[in-house]
Amino acid sequence: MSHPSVRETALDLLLAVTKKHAYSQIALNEALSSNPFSDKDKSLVTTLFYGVLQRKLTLDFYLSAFVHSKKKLDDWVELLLLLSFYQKVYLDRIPDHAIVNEAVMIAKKRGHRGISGLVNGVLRHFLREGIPDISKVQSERKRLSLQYSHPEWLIDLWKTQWDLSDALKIAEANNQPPNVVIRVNRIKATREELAEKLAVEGIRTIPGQLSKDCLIVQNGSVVETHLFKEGFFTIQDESSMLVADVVAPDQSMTVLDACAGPGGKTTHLAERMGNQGKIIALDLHPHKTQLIDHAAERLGLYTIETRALDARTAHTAFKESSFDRVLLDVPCSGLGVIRRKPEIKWMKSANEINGLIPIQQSILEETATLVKSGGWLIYSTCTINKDENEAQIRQFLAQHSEFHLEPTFAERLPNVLRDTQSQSGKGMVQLMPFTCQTDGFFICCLERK
Ligand SMILES: C[S@@+](CC[C@H](N)C(=O)[O-])C[C@H]1O[C@@H](n2cnc3c(N)ncnc32)[C@H](O)[C@@H]1O
Repeated sequence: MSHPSVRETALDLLLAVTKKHAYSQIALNEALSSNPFSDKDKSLVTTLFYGVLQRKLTLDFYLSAFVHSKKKLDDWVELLLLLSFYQKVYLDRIPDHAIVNEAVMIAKKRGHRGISGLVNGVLRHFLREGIPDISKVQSERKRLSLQYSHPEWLIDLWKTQWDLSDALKIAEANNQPPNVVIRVNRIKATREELAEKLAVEGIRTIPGQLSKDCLIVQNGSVVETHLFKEGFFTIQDESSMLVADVVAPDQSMTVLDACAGPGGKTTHLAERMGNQGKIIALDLHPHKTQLIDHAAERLGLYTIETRALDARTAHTAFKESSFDRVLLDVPCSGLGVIRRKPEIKWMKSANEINGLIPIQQSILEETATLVKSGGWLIYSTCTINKDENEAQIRQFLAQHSEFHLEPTFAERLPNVLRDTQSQSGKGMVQLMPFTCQTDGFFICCLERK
């Protein structure tokens, strides 16, 4: 059986994500592990797939200058053309003839003769005429949206909550490839020891600047190493590693992680607690609690008890004041992880995001009584939206005089973030994707008096 080429794989992935609502990361991992690509080809599949997803709005604009009606094109033909435009506009190593030949070959394989003729014609026309000029678009709102390949409502949201300059910096950062980042399992090795072990496998890393558990991977496929299978590390962005620093659990504590699946932060807390104390990890979905169990097993952690439960009913399952720490890493719009999941730009709507706010609010309300007096409630999201973050906390505090922003919060943050947190208000921090090359992330710590 012949295997699909790099471009066919990228095209299938684009179809799966844009037309069948597959998740980009999961679809890509599956495609890369089920085909025998070299490291170089894996990297090209990733670049093409993420590149087109990220720049889709800009590429759509370019394409519409060369076809009368995109609606008449089959989905795969339209995506094949976007894939080809992407190579010309954003990659400099692919010669024009290779762009056309590869696309025509795929079109011949998948469609009738007329289709390959159309693909050939459109691409040659585009190569002759050059890239259409976005600067001629009259409306500034539309022009910026096309230029940065973000929907208009999303740029509006950030512009209203911060300013235009920050909105564009966020959008620009979202179009960059994300770092591959791992968290050392301190139970098995120090960060330095892990870096040395990876180096023996030919994988170079550099230490992260924000978390002492973080290594940034420079080359190679870390999940395929035996070190991953043996639980020496977890794939996790550096911003979310800071949650464990904020929670700062000690070995005698009982911790509730109320929105825990797939367990990135739960397992980090268990590692930090050195397999002592107790962690109860909840998730609404049973398949997500299973993922936590699998991760704990791989990492050699045995203090985590998982339960499929709606956090909004947790107050009926546990006694009041039972936990030293309650972590609420709530479901959110994910606007901080667009670099890793560019489909968020095209799939989410302002309405859908607003629908999450009452859920987050009720998770906060219904778990707050579980925190002991003197204990901490930590609220986090991977989003950049004040309505889900700062405003959510302000509203909670206005109704709960028994809580206040935890005063030593800043001491647990890396120096570079201390100023940022004073801007959002003491006790909370908003990481932006353009400051430290991390995902956008929000963390807040409240103390029960
Ligand atoms: C942002 S993710 C958590 C990520 C996790 N903390 C980690 O670090 O791997 C939010 C999780 O909340 C879960 N969830 C959504 N609504 C929930 C609810 N009402 N109660 C409990 N979990 C919920 C989702 O299934 C999802 O796994």
